[in-house]
Amino acid sequence: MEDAEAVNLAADWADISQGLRKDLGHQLHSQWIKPIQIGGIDKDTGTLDLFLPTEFSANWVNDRFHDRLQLAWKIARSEVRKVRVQVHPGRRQIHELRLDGGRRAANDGGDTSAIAVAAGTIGDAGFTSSVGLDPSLTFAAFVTGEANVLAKNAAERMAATEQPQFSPLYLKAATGQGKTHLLHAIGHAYLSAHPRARIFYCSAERFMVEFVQALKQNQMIEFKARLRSFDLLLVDDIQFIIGKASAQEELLYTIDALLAEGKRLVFAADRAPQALDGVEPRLLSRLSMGLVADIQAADIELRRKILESKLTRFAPLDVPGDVVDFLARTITRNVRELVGGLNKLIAYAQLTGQEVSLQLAEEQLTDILSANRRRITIDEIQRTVCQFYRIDRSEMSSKRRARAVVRPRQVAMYLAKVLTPRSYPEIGRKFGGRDHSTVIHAVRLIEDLRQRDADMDGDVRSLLRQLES
Ligand SMILES: Nc1ncnc2c1ncn2[C@@H]1O[C@H](COP(=O)(O)OP(=O)(O)OP(=O)(O)O)[C@@H](O)[C@H]1O
Repeated sequence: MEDAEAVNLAADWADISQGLRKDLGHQLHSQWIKPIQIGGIDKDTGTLDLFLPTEFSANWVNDRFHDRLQLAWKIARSEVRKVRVQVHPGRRQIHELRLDGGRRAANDGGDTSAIAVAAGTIGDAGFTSSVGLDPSLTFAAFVTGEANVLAKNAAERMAATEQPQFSPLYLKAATGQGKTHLLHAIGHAYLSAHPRARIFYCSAERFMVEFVQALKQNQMIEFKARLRSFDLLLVDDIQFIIGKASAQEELLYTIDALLAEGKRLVFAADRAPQALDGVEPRLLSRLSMGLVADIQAADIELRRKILESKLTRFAPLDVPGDVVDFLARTITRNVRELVGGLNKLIAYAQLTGQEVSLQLAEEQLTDILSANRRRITIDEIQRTVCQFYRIDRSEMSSKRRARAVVRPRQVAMYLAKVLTPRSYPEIGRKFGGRDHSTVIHAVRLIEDLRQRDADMDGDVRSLLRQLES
C-alpha cells in the first residue's frame, strides 16, 4: 500500500472508530474495535481487509459488527464495496473456541451455500448479499422462559406450514436478547418445511445500502422485482430505516405487495413500531398491523438455562456449577454479554490450560462484570425524579393526588420498572405501599404518554440519560 494511501485510510479509520465508540460505548469499543488493523483495498473487487489478532476476535467482530463496519466504510470511501474481517495472517495458527458455532456472513465464504442457493439472492439487481442464515441459530438452540416464550411461539407460527393468522410479525427487544436468533430460526424452519422457498434475510442498514446502490445504477426495476419474489422476508434492526424517505417508501410497497400475495414478513427492532421516530405513518401502520411480540430481559432462571444449554451443546471442558451460577447472577444486562462472557472464559482457560473457576471468571471478565454491576436503585430514581420536577422527596410515598406530584410519581414508577429488575409489587412497596395495579397503571400510562406527548418523552429521555450515565 502506498504511504499516502495508508495515511488516508488511517485517518478515515480514526473517524469511523470514533463514531463506533460513541455508538457502542467504551467497553465494547476498546475490546473489539480498537484492536482492528486496516489492510489495503483490493482495487479490482473493492474489498477492504480488516485484521484482528485472533480467530476468536475476528469471528466476534464479524458476527456483531460486520454490517456496521461495512456501511461506515462505504460511506467514508466510495471505492469500498465490501469489508472482510479476518484474523491477521501471521496469527492464523492460534486456535480459539466458539461456543455458538461459526456465525459468518455468507459473503465471507461461510458454509451457508446450501441455504443460500435454496433461499436465493437478490444478486444481479445490485443487491450483492446472499442469504446468510447462521446454522447455529435454530429454534432448538433457543432457550425459552417467561421473558421470551410468546415471541418464540409467534416465531414458530411464522415458520409453520399453515398460514399464520398474523403478518407481519414484529419482534421487539432490547439489544442482545435474541431477536436475530429468532429471525434466523424462522428462516431455517421455514426452509426445512419448504425447501424451494425463497427467503431473504437482511438488516435494515443493508437494505438501505442496496437500495441506494440500485438507485445509482439505474436498477430499480430489477431491485423491486427481486425483492418481491421472496416467500419470506426477514428484516433485522428496522430502527435503522429511520429518516430515509425513499427507502421507506420502497419498503412500504414491498410489504404491501408481499402481504397481498399471502407471503410472510418478519421485522425485528429494539423499540416498538410507534417509537420509531421519523418513520412515515403508513409504514408504521404496516409494521404494527400484524403481531408485535416483546422479548423481555432474561431473568435469572432463563440466564442459567441458556448457559447450561450452551454448555451441554458445545462445552469442550468442565465448567463448575458455581461459575455458571455466578455468571447468571452477575451478567444481567443481556444474553449476548452472558454468552460472550462464557465464551471468553472458556477460550481463555483452553488457551492457557487452566481450569475454569470463580477466580478465573473474576480475573478475566472484569470489564463485563463491572459494566453489569452498576445497578440503579429505586431510591436513586426517586431522588433524581424529585430533583428534576422540583418536588419534595416525601411526595414519592405521599397520598397526595395533585397532578403536580402524581405525574412525577408515575414517571418514577415507570423508570423503576424499566431500569431495575424489581417486580410491580416490590415497586409499589417503595412508593408508600401502593398496590401493584397502581404501578402497572402508571407504567402503561407513561409508555402511552411517551408516544403521544413529545414533552413527556423528552423528560423521560433526559431522566434516563441522567440515571444511566
Ligand atoms: N433465548 C436464547 N437462547 C439461546 N441463545 C440466546 C437466546 N437469546 C439470545 N441468545 C444468544 O445471544 C446472542 C445475542 O442474541 P441476538 O443476536 O439474537 O440479539 P439481538 O436481540 O438481535 O441483539 P441486537 O439488537 O443487538 O442485534 C446470540 O448469540 C444468541 O444466540
